[in-house]
Amino acid sequence: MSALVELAQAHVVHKARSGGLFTRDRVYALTGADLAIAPGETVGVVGESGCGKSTLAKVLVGVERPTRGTVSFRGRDLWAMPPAERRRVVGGSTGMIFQDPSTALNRRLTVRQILRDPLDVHDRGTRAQRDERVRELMALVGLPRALAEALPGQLSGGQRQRVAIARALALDPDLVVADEPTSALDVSVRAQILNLLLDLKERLGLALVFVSHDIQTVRRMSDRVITMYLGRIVEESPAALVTDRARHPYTRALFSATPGLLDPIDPIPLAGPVPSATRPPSGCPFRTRCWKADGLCGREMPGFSAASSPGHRFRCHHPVQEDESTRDLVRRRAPMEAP
Ligand SMILES: Nc1ncnc2c1ncn2[C@@H]1O[C@H](COP(=O)(O)OP(=O)(O)OP(=O)(O)O)[C@@H](O)[C@H]1O
Repeated sequence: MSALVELAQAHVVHKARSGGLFTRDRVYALTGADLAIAPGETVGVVGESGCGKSTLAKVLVGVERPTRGTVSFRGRDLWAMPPAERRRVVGGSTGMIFQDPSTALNRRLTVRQILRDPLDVHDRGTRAQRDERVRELMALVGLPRALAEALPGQLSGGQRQRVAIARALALDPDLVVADEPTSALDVSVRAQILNLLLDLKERLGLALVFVSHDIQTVRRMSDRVITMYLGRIVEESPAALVTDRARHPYTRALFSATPGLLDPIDPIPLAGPVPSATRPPSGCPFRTRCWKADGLCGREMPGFSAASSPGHRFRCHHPVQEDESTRDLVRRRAPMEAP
């Protein structure tokens, strides 16, 4: 099936925030990302804070322009399009849901105005059709009609996130990216919002990219899981295999440390903190914390290798064996030595 959105060697480099106005320091937020999202699939993105998950998400929906590399929508290079066309393509085919609906929604607009806005900007239908679409969107996300004239401040957190989801769906997108969509919500409403997203995805045939720190939820929601480390995609795995059959040592370590997935085991300990994204290590970025690293890892970033299952690939010179469970790995692993 042809890709809905495809990244080819996408890089995002920022000027470092911490280094002052004239700093030459650069943050390598995304490095050499190759990724294709197929229509209707759910792709989860995991990795520690600062590894580039949000940057990847923003590049996928055309909100952030890569410093280098291409983003193609249905085979067409997004950033080679004239700006008006790009806005039409991005606005009409993608939607984004952010972490905190209280800051993502304009506090001065009513729910009806918030949902009308994208329809007005993209000139969709007549006035009557737009009003009807607003009613339809509210019903789709389970918001009572009576809330149409409410301001975001008068809604609960869960209701606000429903408004944000409805807004993301207003133009009938093919792809929705949800960046930590439940982390600002009360635990009691998280499941409702996740179920709503899954239900909408099924009913509308959406492709969904789901970014979260909550690894259990990512695995449950996704068809495929992307692991990121220091700006790089280091593994892509079918969700069913990621917990205990991942090939990249980092994916194994991440999942071993997630309570409730592989209990009872001791998490695989990693040496030291994540290095700075301003000065990523040479070769494989994970090598400074990896118990398998050797000289080759310091010299060369490994390319992607295919695992035996379709859709499973990883970037590692010394991958974990496919038939080695994480429990066995923890038992047999040589004692960790600090690099
Ligand atoms: N506009 C910016 N200017 C400078 N640095 C930035 C900018 N945006 C992101 N970064 C840096 O780029 C790196 C990747 O950031 P990103 O937000 O994509 O990570 P993340 O994995 O989503 O993190 P988190 O899980 O904490 O949200 C981080 O080091 C971050 O500090």
